[in-house]
Amino acid sequence: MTAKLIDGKAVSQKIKVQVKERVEKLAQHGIIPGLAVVLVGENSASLTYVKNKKKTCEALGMRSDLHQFPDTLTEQELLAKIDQLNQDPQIHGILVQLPLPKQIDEFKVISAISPEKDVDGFHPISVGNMMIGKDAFLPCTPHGIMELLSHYGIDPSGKHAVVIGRSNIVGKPIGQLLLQKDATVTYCHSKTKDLASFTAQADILIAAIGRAKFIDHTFIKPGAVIIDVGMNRDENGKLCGDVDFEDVQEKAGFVTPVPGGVGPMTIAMLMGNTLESAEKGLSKTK
Ligand SMILES: Nc1nc(=O)c2c([nH]1)NC[C@@H]1CN(c3ccc(C(=O)N[C@@H](CCC(=O)O)C(=O)O)cc3)C=[N+]21
Repeated sequence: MTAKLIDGKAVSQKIKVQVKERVEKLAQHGIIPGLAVVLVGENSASLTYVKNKKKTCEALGMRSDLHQFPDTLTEQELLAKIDQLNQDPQIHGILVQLPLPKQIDEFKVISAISPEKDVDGFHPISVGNMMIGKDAFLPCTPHGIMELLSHYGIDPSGKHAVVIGRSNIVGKPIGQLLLQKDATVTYCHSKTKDLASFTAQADILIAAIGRAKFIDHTFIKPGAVIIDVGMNRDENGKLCGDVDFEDVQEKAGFVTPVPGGVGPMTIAMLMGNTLESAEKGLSKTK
């Protein structure tokens, strides 16, 4: 048996077609969803992602403004910029690309974004509402993963989901979203003893570790659903995940590739959140 591919690229395309149709409907009311992306300092990776977001926005008929600053930007200057974007009626979503330079407190910056424009879903109010199952912008990568599971008819209910990694933007929220779909959730992390004894129980394994090809067939049980959130570079500098994609093929039931799995879904869900924010703005004016 070889693992079925979870094709994030194809699913993200489907989502983007739906977004585009809804953007066209909004345009009839004179509203163009606007996403402001703030980039402080620049490394090639963040520039790629930011350009990716801008290109996708414009392909869907949305507006994307890039605000780029040197890495010497002060926290006060960034907070002032966010305040200005919060007030701008043309801007429906604000994304401040992480990580930020060390002189800037990330929590302060994220908390300064108006929750109505928090299309990353990182704001404490978004996180709090997500935790208690209330309406909120969901963080894009976890939300994209849930969309992939649903698209492939993988119902988390009653399944044992094992999450490796406990970051605020992926590990912690994806566990909560799986719990809300009645999975039994185990969180593993760098201090977990005998990691394989947990991952080998996983019906659904979420790898968000940050170590290239760390998860091979010895860590998983036959038929497991493997979701690879990793974004690493292998020995040849090629983008690869936390999972050894080739090595798990014979044993896994489903597996996402890197690239072409969770990454494109992150972008698609960001577009959806920005559109939703603009639609909420319309319903408020009605
Ligand atoms: N406030 C904030 N929000 C973010 O959502 C955010 C961030 N900061 N900082 C950086 C990370 C990274 N990130 C990615 C999004 C898409 C791909 C993506 O599309 N990856 C493609 C490959 C792209 C390539 O070729 O490099 C794929 O996996 O198929 C990757 C990474 C969002 N991030």
